[in-house]
Amino acid sequence: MSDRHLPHHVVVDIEGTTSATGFITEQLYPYSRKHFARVLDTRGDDPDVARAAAAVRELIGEPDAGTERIVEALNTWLDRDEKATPLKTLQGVIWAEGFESGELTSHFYPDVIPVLRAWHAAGHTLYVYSSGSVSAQLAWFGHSAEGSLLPLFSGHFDTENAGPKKVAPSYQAIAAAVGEPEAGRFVFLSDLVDELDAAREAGWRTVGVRRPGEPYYDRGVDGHLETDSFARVDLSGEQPAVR
Ligand SMILES: CSCCC(=O)C(=O)COP(=O)(O)O
Ligand SMILES: [Mg+2]
Repeated sequence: MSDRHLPHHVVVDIEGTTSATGFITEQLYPYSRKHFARVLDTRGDDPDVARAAAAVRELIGEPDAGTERIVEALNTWLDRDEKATPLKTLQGVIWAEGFESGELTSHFYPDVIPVLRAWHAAGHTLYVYSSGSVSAQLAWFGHSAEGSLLPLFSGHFDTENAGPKKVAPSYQAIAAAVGEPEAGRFVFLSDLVDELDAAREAGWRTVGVRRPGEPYYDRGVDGHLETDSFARVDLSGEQPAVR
């Protein structure tokens, strides 16, 4: 990295960006579906579970909804891959159990881990911003095939602590939480153009990650830098570049 430039704050999305959507929908989603009812019935004292159950009842407008009705709502969102915050909160609780027990492992595209390590070693600070809850992120990055990647990261953001991913104020909230007044020092990598647009509106630099086979591949990332691999992203200058 050139001495003339301050390091970047690199913020990565997960699904479609660091990791294959297919892996998440085929391995993790069925696992959560299998465990919703048990976790709601047996871990109701866990603040995450209690908060998620209350949020589902509020979202469906049924203050007295029991487990069966809550699970029905969760499964409907899951079927549509709707990133409802209480769904993501409960999935985080359930996946944390699965990663802890060894039933689940995470997936990263082959270019991702070496590049994250290199960026960290070069002095850039790394963050995650995903619809996946912070507890899901900790479990995911904590259990890669190459061991825990958590020491690489300086913070984790989701739709609860930052807000929805398609609006600029969420990116401003992350910048405030990081304590960085210069928006141009943030580089956001995502597969979804709406998220990239929102980050750019907040003054961030953006890199669209288009990996063949991913659901948003055909939508493209018009107006943003574009790459099919983290290995092509050069952070050595004041602005990111794709080589
Ligand atoms: C292991 S994190 C869970 C991934 C997930 O459930 C999700 O919705 C990710 O969406 P993203 O915002 O990372 O595209
Ligand atoms: Mg994504």
